[in-house]
Amino acid sequence: MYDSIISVSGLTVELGGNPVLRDMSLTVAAGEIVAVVGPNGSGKSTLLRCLAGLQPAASGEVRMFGKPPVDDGPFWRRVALLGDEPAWYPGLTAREHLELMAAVHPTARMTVEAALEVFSLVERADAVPLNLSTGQRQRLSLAATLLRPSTLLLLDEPERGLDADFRGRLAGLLAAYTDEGGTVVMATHDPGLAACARQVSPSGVTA
Ligand SMILES: Nc1ncnc2c1ncn2[C@@H]1O[C@H](COP(=O)(O)OP(=O)(O)OP(=O)(O)O)[C@@H](O)[C@H]1O
Repeated sequence: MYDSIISVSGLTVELGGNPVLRDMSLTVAAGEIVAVVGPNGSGKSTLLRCLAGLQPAASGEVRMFGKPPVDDGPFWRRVALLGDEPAWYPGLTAREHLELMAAVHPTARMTVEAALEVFSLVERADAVPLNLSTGQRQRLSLAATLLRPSTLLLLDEPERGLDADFRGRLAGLLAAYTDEGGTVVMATHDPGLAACARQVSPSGVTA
């Protein structure tokens, strides 16, 4: 068993020969919402990539669910990642993207129609992602991420492109996710989202 969902100690990451994270420590308990905040280039996305097992460390330790993150089925069944470059299937509509997600995950957290409703995509459900606005595409990414079952959400700037109204609703959706027992770690520049979370900086200092 493990005490914390996430346990990071002494994490140091170098990119292109430059230190990006230095001796960072972080623990996250089940049910928490943690906001990683800091200026552009401070290492927020790098930290999320380390947690997802996508970025190797120069030194230090990352433990997810009690062991180092590994790129395998059991890990990704627990972890839902919203990165900064979502991929779309050419020719599939917004609804079809969600249907695909629901087909792969029979125990989806909500139906496709409910997701379209919650993420205000009903009127654009039959559009392909490239014909959606930036904010609508982000809502589709979030819908796909939150539709599938998971226990940990790793979100990189989930507020990207969203209007003020939907940013407020997103805070409620994340709170509902943790009410179900989930845990959230997000990199964000949105003060409202950060205010609903425990704030840490990539240097590991509580903001
Ligand atoms: N592949 C790379 N090679 C070298 N340096 C990189 C590479 N990727 C990122 N960096 C640098 O690492 C630093 C941290 O980047 P990162 O994307 O983690 O920052 P961030 O806090 O998420 O920034 P933002 O708020 O702009 O999204 C930046 O200075 C960036 O330029």
